[in-house]
Parts: sequence; C-alpha cells; structure tokens
Amino acid sequence: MNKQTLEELYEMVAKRKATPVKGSYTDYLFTKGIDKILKKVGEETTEVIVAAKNNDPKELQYETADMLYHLMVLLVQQGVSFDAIKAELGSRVGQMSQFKDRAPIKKL
Ligand SMILES: N=c1c2ncn([C@@H]3O[C@H](COP(=O)(O)OP(=O)(O)OP(=O)(O)O)[C@@H](O)[C@H]3O)c2ncn1[C@@H]1O[C@H](COP(=O)(O)O)[C@@H](O)[C@H]1O
Repeated sequence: MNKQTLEELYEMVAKRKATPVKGSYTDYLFTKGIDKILKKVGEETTEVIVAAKNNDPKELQYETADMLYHLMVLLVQQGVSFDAIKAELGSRVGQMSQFKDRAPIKKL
C-alpha cells in the first residue's frame, strides 16, 4: 500500500505551484485563486464534520484526506512553509499537560 506523509503532499503541491501542470486539479485551484481555495477548504472541512456526525469512519477517512490536501494547497498559496507549521507544533510540545492552569498558546 502506498502511504504519503503530509510533508510529501505539501512538497508535491509546492512543486505544482513552481512548475504548473496544465489540466491538473492542483493547477486548476491555483489558477482560480484564493477565494476558490478557501471555498474548497470550507467545503471539505464541513464534509469532515458531517462524516464524524454520521459516525462513518470510512467517510471520515476519505473526507479528512480531501481536507488535508486542500489545506496544503492553501498553505502553499499563502507562502506558509511546512517547516513553519512543524516549528509551531514543536513549540507546543509539552505545553498541554496542565489544561486547567495552562497559559494560552501565544499568537504570532
Ligand atoms: N491528494 C490529492 C487530492 N485529494 C483530493 N483531490 C481532488 O479534490 C477534488 C475534490 O472533489 P470535489 O468533488 O470536492 O471537487 P470537484 O468537483 O472535483 O472540483 P470543484 O469544481 O469543486 O473544484 C477532486 O477533484 C480530487 O481529485 C486531490 N487532488 C490531488 N491530490 C494529490 O495531488 C497530486 C497531483 O494532483 P494533480 O495536481 O491533480 O495532478 C495527486 O497525485 C495526489 O497525490
């Protein structure tokens, strides 16, 4: 079975942005621009919620993959690197152990 990490997916999308492949879905999204990408992120996120509410693990798996793909397109379109996301997540490691009294995560 083929498995792909989120980082590999991000890199693939970034490659499509740097070297557009005419007729590809990723190029279609970049060509349409930010409003289309945001609409897709919103739609796919809603579909994740619906799948969870339906208690349908297969549907949830499928819709989560769709949502993550569109999120990677958004990050690339906005110029946010995958490394920046990893750094943000890394900065939070260990911060959550005391939920009640913890300091809020700092915004940028
Ligand atoms: N992971 C994905 C991926 N997940 C979802 N999708 C596309 O996301 C779309 C979601 O389906 P929808 O019905 O919501 O959308 P639609 O009706 O096709 O399109 P809209 O008119 O709504 O924009 C489908 O067209 C899927 O093909 C993806 N398209 C591409 N990838 C990855 O990107 C790679 C390159 O893709 P291309 O850029 O298309 O060559 C692929 O090999 C995959 O690894």
